[in-house]
Amino acid sequence: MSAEVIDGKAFADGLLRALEDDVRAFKKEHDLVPGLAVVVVGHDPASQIYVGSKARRTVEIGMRSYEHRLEEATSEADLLALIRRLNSAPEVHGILVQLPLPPHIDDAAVLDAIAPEKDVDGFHVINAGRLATGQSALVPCTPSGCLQLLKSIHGDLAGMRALVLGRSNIVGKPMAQLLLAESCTVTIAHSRTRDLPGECRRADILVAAVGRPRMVKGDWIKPGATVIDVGINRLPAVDGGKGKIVGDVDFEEALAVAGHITPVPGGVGPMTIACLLQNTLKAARVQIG
Ligand SMILES: Nc1nc(=O)c2c([nH]1)NC[C@@H]1CN(c3ccc(C(=O)N[C@@H](CCC(=O)O)C(=O)O)cc3)C=[N+]21
Repeated sequence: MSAEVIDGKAFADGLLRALEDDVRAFKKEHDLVPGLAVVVVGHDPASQIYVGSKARRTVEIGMRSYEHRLEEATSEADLLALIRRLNSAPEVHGILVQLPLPPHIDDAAVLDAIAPEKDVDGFHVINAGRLATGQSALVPCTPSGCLQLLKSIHGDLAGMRALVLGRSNIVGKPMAQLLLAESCTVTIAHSRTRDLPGECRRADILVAAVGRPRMVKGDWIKPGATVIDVGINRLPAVDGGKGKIVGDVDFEEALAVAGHITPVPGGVGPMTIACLLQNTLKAARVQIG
């Protein structure tokens, strides 16, 4: 038996095509182009690549992209001043500040300075609180993408046992909230969990978001389970090449046990960008009232 591999790239492309139509209709109805501002501080090569592909997709579906590339040495005060400008810029409906930020800048202070209605990452405490209390919210993009994949496979998720491996504010916690809202029985596991393999083996849905290459082994997976791999880990380069990117799940082993599984790359990653643009259109809709 071999798992069905979930084609996140194809699914995301479908979402982007649908979104392009929605953006066209929105422009016609409101005579307004949704705009996304992306702020990146410093010269981390991976961040530069992500930001470039976000900007390209934004323009492809008919929205406007505003890129702000700041020096590594930018002060927190200058970054906060830029965010305040973007908060009050009417052409900007979504603001994303690329993480990680340089160590001299306080992430939480920056994320909380973003106007909650423009917080297309869903990282502001107001959006986290709204999600946790069942109110309409801008939902973090990666968990939102994972949920859309899961619903496309299972339809109704009610009653399923879901295990989220990882408890970060940007993936693990919001993922658990979304699954709970779908009436799953949710476990959040982490580095201090006892008998992690045993906990994982009980799960019908396993979402791995710990950032440890190939940590989840084949015998941690319940036969037939759906495995969503959020990890993007670059292995050390060999022979001067670029290191290969692998997930948090040992894909080859999991393939023999799972029912469905997302690959890395080509799984959750492309969904994250599609959800970012969904959030930007949603934010524009809310802002025009
Ligand atoms: N404020 C903020 N919001 C983010 O959403 C955010 C961030 N900061 N910092 C960095 C991470 C990372 N991230 C990715 C998005 C798409 C892919 C993606 O599309 N990956 C492709 C290609 C992978 C490759 O080959 O490099 C794939 O998985 O198939 C990956 C990673 C968003 N992030």
